[in-house]
Amino acid sequence: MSKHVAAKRHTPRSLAALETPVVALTAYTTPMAKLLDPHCDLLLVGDSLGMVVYGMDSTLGVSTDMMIAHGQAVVRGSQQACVAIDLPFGTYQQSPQQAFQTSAGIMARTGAGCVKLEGGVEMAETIHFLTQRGIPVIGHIGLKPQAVHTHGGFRTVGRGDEAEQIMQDAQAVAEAGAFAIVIESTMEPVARAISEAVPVLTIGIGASPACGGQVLVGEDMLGLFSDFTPRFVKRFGNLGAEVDKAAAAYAKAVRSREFPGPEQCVGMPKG
Ligand SMILES: Nc1nc(=O)c2c([nH]1)NC[C@@H]1CN(c3ccc(C(=O)N[C@@H](CCC(=O)O)C(=O)O)cc3)CN21
Ligand SMILES: CC(C)C(=O)C(=O)O
Ligand SMILES: [Mg+2]
Repeated sequence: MSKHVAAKRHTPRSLAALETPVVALTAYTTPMAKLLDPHCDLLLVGDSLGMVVYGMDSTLGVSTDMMIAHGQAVVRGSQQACVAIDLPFGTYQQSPQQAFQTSAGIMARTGAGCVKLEGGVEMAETIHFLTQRGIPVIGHIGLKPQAVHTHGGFRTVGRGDEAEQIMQDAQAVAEAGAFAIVIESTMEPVARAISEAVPVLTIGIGASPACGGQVLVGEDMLGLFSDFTPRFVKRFGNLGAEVDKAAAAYAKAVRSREFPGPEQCVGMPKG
């Protein structure tokens, strides 16, 4: 076989079998997916897109149609990463049947490999229902942004009594059949203990280096988002500053009539 044949796309099964930590980033668009895909095992179309792409102040206003449109864009732009899509707020919590309908629509219309949903013990029955019916599921525990109003803000969880609750959430989600669990904004020892105790892949964001993988919002990692910066974000680039520089150079060139130059014009008499 030619060595130029595209690598096969990661699946939930192949992710769980990786020997090295799972590399995950969010992506929302085709061009960003094309750039990130070669480096990632998992691309997550996160409902954080409501805040990052649409300027909302929480993820609660994100719709299934938005997730499908951006999910299609990311599947088109990727070749080898597994693509996961977040179930939006209000589209899965009511019943296992509601969750199945939403998930099946998202999977069928995007070609994504799995869905992710927020919740612990209370979502175990739903996770079981989905995984028994052909839908691979990633759980999401710790800070659950869709529960921002019950958390009382985007804050680190897992102090004191909360630690035991989050451990129980992890156990319940794993037993229900999730192949992976995102652990967000927890005290480090909690995420470490879960990663050691629970037999499924853990993917941390503000959690622990002991997790089986790590995820960040792509725009946070690239320095393209600055409305807020959680402590768990590390900027591996400063693309916001690059965009500012390029836009300033373009504006200057237009205002001075340096752009467009002869090279950008068709049939302009040479001066
Ligand atoms: N761009 C972006 N990055 C994210 O990681 C992200 C989103 N958007 N939108 C959805 C949720 C919201 N998230 C957030 C948002 C803010 C904090 C934050 O500001 N945390 C503070 C306070 C911690 C505390 O009080 O305990 C911090 O310093 O980390 C954390 C997670 C994570 N998710
Ligand atoms: C940050 C990740 C885990 C997420 O759920 C999102 O981007 O919506
Ligand atoms: Mg999310």
